Amino acid sequence: MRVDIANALAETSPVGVPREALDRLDDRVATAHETIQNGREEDAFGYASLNLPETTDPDAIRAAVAPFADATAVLTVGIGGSALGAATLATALGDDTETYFLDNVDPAHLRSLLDELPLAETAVNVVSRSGTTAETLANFLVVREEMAAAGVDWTERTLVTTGPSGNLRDLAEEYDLPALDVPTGVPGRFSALSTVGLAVPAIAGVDIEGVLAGARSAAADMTGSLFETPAYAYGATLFALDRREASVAAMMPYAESLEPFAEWFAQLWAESLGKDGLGQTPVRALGATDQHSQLQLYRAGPLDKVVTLLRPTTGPDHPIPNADLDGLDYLGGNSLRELLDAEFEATEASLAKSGQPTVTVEIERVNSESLGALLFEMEAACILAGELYDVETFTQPAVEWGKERARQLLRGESAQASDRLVVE
Ligand SMILES: O=P(O)(O)OC[C@H]1O[C@](O)(CO)[C@@H](O)[C@@H]1O
Repeated sequence: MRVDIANALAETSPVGVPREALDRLDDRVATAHETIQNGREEDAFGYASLNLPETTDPDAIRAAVAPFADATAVLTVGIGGSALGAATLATALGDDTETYFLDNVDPAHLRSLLDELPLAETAVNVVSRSGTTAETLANFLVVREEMAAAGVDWTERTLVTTGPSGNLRDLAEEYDLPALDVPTGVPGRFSALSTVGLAVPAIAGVDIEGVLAGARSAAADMTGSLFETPAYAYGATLFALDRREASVAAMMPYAESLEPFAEWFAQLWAESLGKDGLGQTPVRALGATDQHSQLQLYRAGPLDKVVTLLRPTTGPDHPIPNADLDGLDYLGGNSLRELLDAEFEATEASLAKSGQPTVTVEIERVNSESLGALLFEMEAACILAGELYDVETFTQPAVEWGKERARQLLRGESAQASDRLVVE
């Protein structure tokens, strides 16, 4: 990725980072880089994520998904990191295989999805690192029952991706289901470049070898300086801006196919850095669409944000027909990509003019190599930011309380009723 941080500096924004502060921060980046490299060498928990471009075996993934090559639809049953990486790659790069991601427990949605799915030609990838996530297991129990009721042998159409133990591993062993192992030492949100994120894209015709190759080339270019390593420029700049009130990090890709990437980024940034009262609130936006919904706030609201404008610099295009309508002469003869690029550059300039910090991220095009590199670099950016915040980047202890409360409620164990102030 190519990262431009000029509009995040104090020269452009009243809440921007002074250049000398960035120079000082680069000393800390060098130290953090050492920690990260040592963590990679030791394959330490979390840091091992950055070794996936080398350690993930695409042949093993292809062998595991081979029985599902005839699938016309693929249903991923998984949530959070067990769905978002695969959704990012399959949505942006997949062929005409229909890919569906069941990452919520909404009965109405599940009903309409099951009514739509050609169950006999559907491959199901049930994914859970812990193997115990309630939403994933509940959804899978419903899906398998639905397949059985339709006379489809679900054991012939299910691939499991999970850890060494847990309900899902037990199920895989009991029914002798094909199973892929989640990589050890890799938290879910950092597992896009592993069995977790690559199995479904492999079924959907994605060049997973190209994805890993792109990530490897990004890994090879990392040095201990933010002025040389795009990932570190991104992570350090967002950290430095958060120190200056930019507590909201909006991710705004200018490509429909990259919308799931913004969702993936939101989990990565929130769940990794939201600790000890720290962390930036990620916001998912889409360019040019959200220019017509969010931009008013981004321009005229509080200077509490950094907006990442992300675009592929090349890609498919379509001419805009000439229209003999007054005032539309500026459209005819141009193309949709030229319009999108103009919108991108105009938004970048308009935010700079209003003093709202932005970072511009460009990839050459939406293809396997570029997306593999982008995922890897955003993970490295997040890990660096975690070092600078000095937080536990790779755990997410705060999510457990709610899970336990939900289990208590389902078991009928009376929960402490909280006082309410209901108006209806
Ligand atoms: O893969 P699992 O264990 O089902 O977890 C799914 C997601 O839930 C979380 O544990 C949060 O509850 C995420 O960290 C993870 O990506």
